[in-house]
Amino acid sequence: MMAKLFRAVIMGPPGSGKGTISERIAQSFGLKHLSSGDFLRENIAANTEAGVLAKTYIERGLMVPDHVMTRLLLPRLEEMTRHSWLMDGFPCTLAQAKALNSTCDLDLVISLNIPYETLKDRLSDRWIHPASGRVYNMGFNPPHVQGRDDLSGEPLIQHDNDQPEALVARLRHYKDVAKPVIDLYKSKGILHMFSGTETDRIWPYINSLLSTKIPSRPETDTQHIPLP
Ligand SMILES: Nc1nc2c(ncn2[C@@H]2O[C@H](COP(=O)(O)OP(=O)(O)OP(=O)(O)O)[C@@H](O)[C@H]2O)c(=O)[nH]1
Ligand SMILES: Nc1ccn([C@@H]2O[C@H](COP(=O)(O)O)[C@@H](O)[C@H]2O)c(=O)n1
Repeated sequence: MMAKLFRAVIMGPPGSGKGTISERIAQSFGLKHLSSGDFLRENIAANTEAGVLAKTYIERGLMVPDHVMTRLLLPRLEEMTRHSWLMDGFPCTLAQAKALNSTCDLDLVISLNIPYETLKDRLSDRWIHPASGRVYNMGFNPPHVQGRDDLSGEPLIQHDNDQPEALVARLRHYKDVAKPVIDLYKSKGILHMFSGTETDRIWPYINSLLSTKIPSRPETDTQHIPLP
């Protein structure tokens, strides 16, 4: 018999560890990690209509408008009828949350609450492999060879909008738009907030919460299934 499918969202400001924790959840519980940032980058690389539009915002360090995000992501989620998933970075506005709500019922929302100083330190030290989206931090998870991706050996880059000047505006914007989303999920009784400065200390709490919600790893979700 097929296990019940599980749908979750992870929210948090830039640098709060959504991607890092999502990877751990995906590995431990067999949920498929869906990253809105990766979807955007794939669409930009493929020069889709939405990708071309999204690029003009991302290049300026701005949030992509709701109608572009929903047009891009909802059809992908609708296709995921057979898989349990964890969505990272979407929804991040109330309009996106309402649109998601009309597509599926979420089981759980994780919200990460990390102090500003910690975010600033992490992001100024974040290095990315643009082709794969693999993320490093020079202190927390450094690459084997400095400045090079572990798997491909290709050069790592830093994003301008990870630097402190751009970060202040990004965090202020996140606070404003995320509050009504957090309130919505709180009112539905599915919000779980985790605060702290270290992913390794937050992770055991998330792990034990999910262990109570996803008792066994669904057989069909243990393999890596590429998106259509
Ligand atoms: N020092 C330190 N770095 C961490 C910790 N957890 C994650 N990181 C690093 O912090 C950076 C941000 O983590 P991500 O997982 O990319 O955060 P995110 O919330 O997905 O960020 P966005 O993609 O900008 O929304 C990365 O360089 C991680 O390697 C931690 O506990 N300590
Ligand atoms: N709901 C979202 C999610 C992301 N963006 C834009 O994409 C950029 C990269 O996202 P990461 O999660 O990989 O950091 C981000 O800086 C935003 O410009 C968005 O607009 N809306």
